[in-house]
Parts: sequence; C-alpha cells; structure tokens
Amino acid sequence: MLKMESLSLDITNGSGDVSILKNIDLELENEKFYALTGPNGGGKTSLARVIMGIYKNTRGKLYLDDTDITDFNITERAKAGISYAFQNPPRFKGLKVRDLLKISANNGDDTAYARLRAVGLCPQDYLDRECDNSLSGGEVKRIELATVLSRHSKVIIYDEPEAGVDLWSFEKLLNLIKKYHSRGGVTSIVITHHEKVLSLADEIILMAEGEIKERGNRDRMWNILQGDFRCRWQQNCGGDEDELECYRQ
Ligand SMILES: Nc1ncnc2c1ncn2[C@@H]1O[C@H](COP(=O)(O)OP(=O)(O)OP(=O)(O)O)[C@@H](O)[C@H]1O
Repeated sequence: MLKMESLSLDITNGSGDVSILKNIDLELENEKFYALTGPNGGGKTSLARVIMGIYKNTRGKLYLDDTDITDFNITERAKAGISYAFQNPPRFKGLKVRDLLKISANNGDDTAYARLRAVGLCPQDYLDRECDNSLSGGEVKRIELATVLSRHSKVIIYDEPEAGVDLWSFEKLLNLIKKYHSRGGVTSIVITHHEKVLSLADEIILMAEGEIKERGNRDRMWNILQGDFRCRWQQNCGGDEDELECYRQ
C-alpha cells in the first residue's frame, strides 16, 4: 500500500510561500489501477513529484508497504519500487536510446528491441539516436514509457501519458499500460484528463487546489466529473470554497 499522511508541500517563489499540497491523506491499495484527475494547477504533478522524491514534502509522511520512505531520496525510492513517467520527459544530450534503455533495465539489447517495438517505435530507427531535442515530443514520451515498463516497479505513476501522443497511437499505448498492469504486482496511478483512461480505472481520484476533493469508483465519479465538476470548472469559476461545494456530497 502507498500511504500518505498529511502530506504537504509549500514552495517559496517571488510572492512568498505558496501552499501547493495541503494535508493530503491518501491510501492506495496494491495492484489497483487509479486515475488521478482534476483541473490544471490542482497539484497532481506536484503530488507525483513528492511521491517520487523530486520535491521534498514540507510536512507529513509517506509509506510504501509499511516502510516509512519520507526521507528516502529519488534513488532510494526508485530502488524501493517507485517509478515515474514524466509529463515532459527530460532529454539526455549525448546519451543514446539504446544506452538509456540498458541503464533503466540493466540488461541487453534484445529486450530493448522488444520494448521499443511495444511502444510503436522501429528499433533500427531509434536505438542509435541521441535522447536529445532532435526527438519529437511523442517519440520521447514513448521511449520513456519503454524505460519505465522495463523496470520492476511496485508503483508506477504515469503523468499524462496522452500528452503529445497522436490520437491513433494513444489507445495502443494505453492498452500496453493496462496489459502491464494486468500482469500483477504493480499499482498504477495515471494522471490524466482523458476520458478513455478514466473509463479504465478501478478508482478515480479528483484533485483540485492542492487537495483530494473526491475519490470513488468509476460510476460515482463519472457523475461528479460530468455534472457538478463540469458546471464549476468549465465555466471558468475561480474555484473558491463556495464554488467547490457543488461537488461535495
Ligand atoms: N516549482 C514551483 N514553483 C512555484 N509554483 C509551482 C511549482 N511547481 C508547481 N507549482 C504550482 O503548483 C500548482 C500545482 O501545479 P501542478 O503542476 O502540480 O498541477 P497539475 O494538477 O499537475 O496541473 P496540470 O493538469 O496543468 O498538469 C500550480 O499552480 C503550479 O503553478
């Protein structure tokens, strides 16, 4: 189980301290498929970064299967089994795709070939390319997915896998994520704005203003997202406390 207790993140910027995550209490069961959704700027990526250890939480605790990993750094969290597929994957100038795949999986080219094929890239066209800005957004996203799926993870957070991926390929990549999940042993958390992902999730978690506003099964959450949630956030409301009343039960 991935368990968050009063997890908070404050960031200091030009306007002083900003509260990005506010006392997040969340328990995610092993081997479930979660969709994390909500309006832009709601804190989804920040939460993912705190879980991965890219941002250090200001307060609160994080546990993975009863181990307190709050003070683990990124490498220690990765070793503990947490993986994160970035919304905008980093580029690594000077590093070839083949080497990136080897580093992530700690094995040879045979599986690198298979993994590239699985994400819809022709190995001979990509293995010797550099992971730099010459790769398109969709290509770099696919390569990252190949690296993440090559690790043995207990928890994988996919940050908007739909971003930058063409319409025709997205369904295929989503099937790959789902198939990987179905093999068992992994908790999948997909940050998404895409209805197709929401429709596949065991549970949907709605996040806004740095807080978990609602969570529940698809049917319950679908009504909230299509009804009250839409009425507020699609009408460009400010999202203050009164506005949020609409999707509280
Ligand atoms: N390093 C930072 N410095 C200042 N503000 C930040 C920083 N990182 C995130 N924020 C702010 O925190 C809020 C939450 O951002 P976050 O990226 O987590 O939202 P999100 O829910 O993932 O949004 P989206 O759906 O647009 O991807 C935003 O208002 C963002 O501007």
